[in-house]
Amino acid sequence: MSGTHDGTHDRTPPVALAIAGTDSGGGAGLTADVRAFTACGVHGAVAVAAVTVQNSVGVEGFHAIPPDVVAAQIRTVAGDMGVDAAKTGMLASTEIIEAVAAAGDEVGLGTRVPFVVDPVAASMHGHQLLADDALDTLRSVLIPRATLVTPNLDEVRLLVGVEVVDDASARAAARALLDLGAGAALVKGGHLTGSPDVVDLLVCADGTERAFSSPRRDTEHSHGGGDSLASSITAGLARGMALVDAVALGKAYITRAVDHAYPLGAGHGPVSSLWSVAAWEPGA
Ligand SMILES: Nc1ncnc2c1ncn2[C@@H]1O[C@H](COP(=O)(O)OP(=O)(O)OP(=O)(O)O)[C@@H](O)[C@H]1O
Ligand SMILES: Cc1ncc(COP(=O)(O)O)c(N)n1
Repeated sequence: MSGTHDGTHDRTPPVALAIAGTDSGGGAGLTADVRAFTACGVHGAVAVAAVTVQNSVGVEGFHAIPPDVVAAQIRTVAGDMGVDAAKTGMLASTEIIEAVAAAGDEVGLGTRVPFVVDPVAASMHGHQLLADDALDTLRSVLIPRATLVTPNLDEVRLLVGVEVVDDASARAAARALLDLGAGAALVKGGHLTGSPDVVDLLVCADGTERAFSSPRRDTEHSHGGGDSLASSITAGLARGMALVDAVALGKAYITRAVDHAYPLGAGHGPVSSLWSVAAWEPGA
């Protein structure tokens, strides 16, 4: 466990690091990541890779952070407080992915430190968040370093060219992701709207396979769902859980967060972690 205990404060929690983009609307990206970290009992640190101009309706544009600044954020956090697990989200460009891989190697992401790669390519509104030429870099540079990769079905299609329509094709997609060098793949079934249950299939390089199923909720409000799932899994890993247990924690977290999602703005509202916040009164 990271950090120190000086006897005057609560016990220092594990540290999880999110390397991703901001969402000015507070629904997805780093805001969702830090909410999930807090709700799952870990301290959230952030390396900002991009700033998006975004609300519930869509993404109007983004500014990518210089790659050396992204790398420096990773190094400075790891060098001081230590990192117990890390995850990536929106990384915007080839140059940022390469900088994250290089700084990640220095601090042990994917070797000593569990490393979850959420290969974010677009927002749920269909706005592109990753340069076209960066897909190859994601495939050849980042996924081979991943303890776990967590694509949705669009990202599966882009990364390995598999059209997921059922369990067999989800398994084939996961195996293709393992062939790229990931330690495990979680193929998320949120976009398979025909089925009454949402099934996320975990396949690990050691042969372990588990399907995580929950009833499909009929809601427009699932903004930030993918980020929240990957971050809650990362929190479990930071707490020292085995991968299968961390994914079970993540699935339990996202299921509650979807159940408590709320409308916000004119578009898609966010999944929510507010159920996890204790009622709190000033002076109490
Ligand atoms: N309608 C739903 N009801 C219940 N759970 C859902 C629903 N949609 C998604 N989920 C959960 O949310 C997680 C994210 O799934 P999804 O396949 O939508 O990924 P994503 O596209 O990356 O997410 P998003 O675009 O919403 O951020 C899944 O693991 C799934 O368990
Ligand atoms: C900064 C950032 N990161 C990730 C997403 C994907 O989330 P969603 O698919 O819910 O739009 C996003 N919209 N913005």
